Amino acid sequence: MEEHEKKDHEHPKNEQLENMNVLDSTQTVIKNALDKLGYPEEVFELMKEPMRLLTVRIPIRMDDGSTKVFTGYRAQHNDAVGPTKGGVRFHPDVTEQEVKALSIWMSLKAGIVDLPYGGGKGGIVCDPRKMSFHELERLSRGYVRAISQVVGPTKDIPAPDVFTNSQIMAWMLDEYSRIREFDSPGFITGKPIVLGGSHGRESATAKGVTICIREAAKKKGLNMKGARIAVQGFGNAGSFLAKFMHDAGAKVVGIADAHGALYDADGLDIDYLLDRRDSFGTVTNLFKDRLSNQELLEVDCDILVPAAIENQITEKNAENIKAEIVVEAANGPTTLKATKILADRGVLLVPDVLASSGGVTVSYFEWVQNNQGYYWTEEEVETKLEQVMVQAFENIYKLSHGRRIDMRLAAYMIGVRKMAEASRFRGWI
Ligand SMILES: NC(=O)C1=CN([C@@H]2O[C@H](COP(=O)(O)OP(=O)(O)OC[C@H]3O[C@@H](n4cnc5c(N)ncnc54)[C@H](O)[C@@H]3O)[C@@H](O)[C@H]2O)C=CC1
Ligand SMILES: O=C(O)CCC(=O)C(=O)O
Repeated sequence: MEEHEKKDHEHPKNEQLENMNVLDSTQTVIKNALDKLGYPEEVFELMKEPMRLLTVRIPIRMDDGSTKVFTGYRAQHNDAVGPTKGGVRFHPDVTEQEVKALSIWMSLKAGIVDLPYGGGKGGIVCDPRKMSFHELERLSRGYVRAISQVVGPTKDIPAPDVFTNSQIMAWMLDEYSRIREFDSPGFITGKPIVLGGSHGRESATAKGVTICIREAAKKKGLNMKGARIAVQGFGNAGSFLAKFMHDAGAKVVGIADAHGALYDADGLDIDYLLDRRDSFGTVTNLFKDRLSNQELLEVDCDILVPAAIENQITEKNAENIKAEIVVEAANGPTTLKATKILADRGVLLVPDVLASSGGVTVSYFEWVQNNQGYYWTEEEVETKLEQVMVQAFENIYKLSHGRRIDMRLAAYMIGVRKMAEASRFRGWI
């Protein structure tokens, strides 16, 4: 009895903790979206998990002569529409649940920007910041050898994500082409231009986010000139975004990386910070006067852009967010409870599956160029990206207003529809 009472006393405390499992959260919204669209339960059964998940163990010879075995994943959510597509993440916190959720988000993005793909995603549990250039090359090649049976230009097409870049894509392409014994540029996107990469891919995610910020600001009647913006994450997505905002006349008052945050109400010197940042998007460690990552989210600003990792805006800090517009450049930065708190407070939240879809859109352009063997100018890429993003934003905003639902649910409703229809035509459901 005493034992029981003790547990009961402890339990409510745990129950109060918000569920941070990104797979659970995305499944909840998918269920809601499918219910609103009137799809039967079996569609949810099909979509709630990836159709395929490969777990691999990759032995790598380290520079000191020892062998280390890394765990990697590749999840393929749904290939009813076409081959699966999505990035590969190198990060110590990669988990099976995270990779699964990331692959589902890729399916939704493909639906939102209307690409002929399903979603896929990969990850390796590792810390590339602590590995040498040659160890990283061996790991990248080892990963491709381990997953080569399930990927390919018409099966599943990887790309960059957190702590991976065009050099890693180049090693992966080279390894795949060696295995297949022919050059296969369409196997992977986010490549260096000289290996068949597309103009505009490196900055595409940030370009797409910039377009979403501009459209959201119009809806809120906010002038971009002088608008105050804070960006959490100073890597591929966050640093290009800070630069674009700065060049557009906005005032970037705060930036953050994994080590902390910098804040200046008069605006930071973005060009200087870009010059000093390292290849992993780290710069704040060079400064003594730092805020924490969490403090950055609550600074006085008009627009907040989480552009780093998951579960940053939660029920604990959502009430304290000062921004009137939150645009999710990162995948999964806001929990479901926080989404509701922000919506109730009238904050316009542009969800990840819309805001960050510029990256995969230009990856698609890269793949099309590889398949045609005919390459486009940067202007062509940008014009096409602009059209796609504006249309996607408008579709979701209209649905959200028309149905009086938040932008995340509206985005999921649009994101799941094509995949559900394609699965139905194929006779899967
Ligand atoms: N690179 C791309 O094309 C796309 C990226 N995304 C998403 O954008 C987000 C950022 O990705 P990238 O900029 O590509 O990665 P990146 O590797 O270029 O930069 C990551 C940034 O996040 C920071 N960071 C890492 N761990 C952190 C932690 N525990 N707390 C706070 N900050 C941390 C790093 O210091 C760095 O500034 C991710 O959620 C990614 O999935 C979404 C769509 C496409
Ligand atoms: O460019 C791509 O294919 C995938 C980008 C990605 O991983 C993402 O949008 O999260």
